[in-house]
Amino acid sequence: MSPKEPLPVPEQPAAPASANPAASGSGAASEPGAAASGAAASGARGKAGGAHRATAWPEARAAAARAGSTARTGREPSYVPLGQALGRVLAEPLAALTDLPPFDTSAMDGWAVVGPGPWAVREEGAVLAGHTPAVVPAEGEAVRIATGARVPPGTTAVLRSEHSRTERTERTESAELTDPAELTEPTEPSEPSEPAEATEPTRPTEPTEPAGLIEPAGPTEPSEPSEPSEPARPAGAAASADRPGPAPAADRLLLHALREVVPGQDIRPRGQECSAGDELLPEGIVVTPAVLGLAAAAGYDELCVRPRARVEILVLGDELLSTGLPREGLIRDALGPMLGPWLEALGAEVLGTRRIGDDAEALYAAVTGSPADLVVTTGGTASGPVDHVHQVLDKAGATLLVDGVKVRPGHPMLLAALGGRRHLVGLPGNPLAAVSGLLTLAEPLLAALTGNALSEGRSAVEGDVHGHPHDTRLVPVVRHGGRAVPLRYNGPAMLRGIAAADGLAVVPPGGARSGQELTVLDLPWPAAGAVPVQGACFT
Ligand SMILES: Nc1nc2c(c(=O)[nH]1)N[C@H]1C(S)=C(S)[C@@H](COP(=O)(O)OP(=O)(O)OC[C@H]3O[C@@H](n4cnc5c(N)ncnc54)[C@H](O)[C@@H]3O)O[C@H]1N2
Ligand code: MOO
Repeated sequence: MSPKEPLPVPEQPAAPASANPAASGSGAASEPGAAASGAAASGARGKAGGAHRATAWPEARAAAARAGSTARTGREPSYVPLGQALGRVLAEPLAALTDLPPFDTSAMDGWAVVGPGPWAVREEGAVLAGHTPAVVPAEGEAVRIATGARVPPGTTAVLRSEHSRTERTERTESAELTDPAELTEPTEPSEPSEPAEATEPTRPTEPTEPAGLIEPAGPTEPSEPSEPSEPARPAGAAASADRPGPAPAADRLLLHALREVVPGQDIRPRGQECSAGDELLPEGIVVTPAVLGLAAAAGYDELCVRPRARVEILVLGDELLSTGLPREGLIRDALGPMLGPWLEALGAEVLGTRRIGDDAEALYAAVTGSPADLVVTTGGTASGPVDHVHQVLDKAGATLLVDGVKVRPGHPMLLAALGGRRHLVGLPGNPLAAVSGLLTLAEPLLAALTGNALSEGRSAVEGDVHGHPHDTRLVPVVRHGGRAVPLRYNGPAMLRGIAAADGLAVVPPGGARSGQELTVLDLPWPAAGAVPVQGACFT
């Protein structure tokens, strides 16, 4: 570091008007949720993380959540196009704007049939997805239909192409032609479809006549299993496997079923998934890619979402490099590249990440001039010669809500109200300590501000975990075999453990025994998939 002249620090504890949450008329936000520690006055601070005022870890999180709830008041939802809604939180329930499906739909490529077979094929057209049915078959007739097409009125079932056989007929009596066993070769095994239809192995049917206007029925590939949830619809007259039907007209195509045909089969009836007005999802759900798809299917162009928290990141420290290898006492900035994406993964809108150095004046200007709901600083929280965060907050008239937390790593972390519903979280400079501060203070604040739920679970821990005698420990873990396995390289200055982790285990003061259930704070992304290496490393 190259120390710069710090701002003048008051000799005496700062006047209550600027530093004490109990003060009135200070211009600083008055927070009902001041930390249980008594929200130490910034001007009266002693050593960083001094035990006399550090807040217990659970209470620090609760204080951060209260700060977020307070700041949430008056924030109005807005409508955004679907393409901008990913990661946002629904501000109102997602109610279907249409029936789904919006019309009776064919679930398979095949034939729309009316009544029992065999059926005379209407060869003048096919019913295609996206088109109004041009051919409406009558009783005893069939027409080709594509998956997703609107079924013609009166259709009693859809017969899959692989479950059908066609033949070109002469003028003759239908009874002579209606036994498929006499006319059809045993077919290749196909994939099982509906349970009742899976017993007979079949293979694609050869046409009995040279190709006519219509493609011969029958698949070139095994069929997929049918959707077991497609209910048969008791509509119209029951269709069945081949039975004597109407006498086919001369030189017409006759369609036979190779399986029993159940009324309503492979028709997705209108409203099967939902009716217009049904609540598909409640308010407060995070918009995922699947939610976007559902919203589009249900007729939405825009979604009503809660406002995102706007965050600005200020990275302190003259010793930091943005590129290249560490040299001459300088190290790479590990927090600038990490925190923006991390906060975005938590749903925040990151206005920017700025390098401030160890310049108290620049820090004061950045903090007081920031338009963000939450300013996140890194470094400078302790009592070193260039650790300016406390004095800048004091000068800015901020109210310290949490000033040090009984947690390792990260105990110098802090939370301050800047006024005007704005807050600042000061993360310690050691990189894993900064992660600890992010999950302890920033995440609960942001969750409460935007109405998101915190993501955490419980897992039995694999092996004994060393604890701090008085403070909570946060230990990177990976879930493996149903257990939380602590990772090595979990020292305050290390990111090697957390980079392979999928959570941080909350180890109570005194430590944890193997098999003990611990709270695990989830990281906002899937596990990195690294092989866990058990063991500890304290540095
Ligand atoms: N007298 C005391 N000294 C310290 C205490 C204490 O209780 N009494 N606590 C220690 C602990 S624990 C921590 S954590 C740090 C917190 O210090 P600061 O928040 O003031 O952070 P800095 O001094 O600026 O930096 C600490 C450390 O982290 C490195 N750093 C900073 N920023 C970055 C970054 N963006 N990327 C990578 N590394 C970074 C910095 O170079 C230092 O090595 O205070 C202890 N001291
Ligand atoms: O609290 Mo410090 O976080 O041990 O590095």
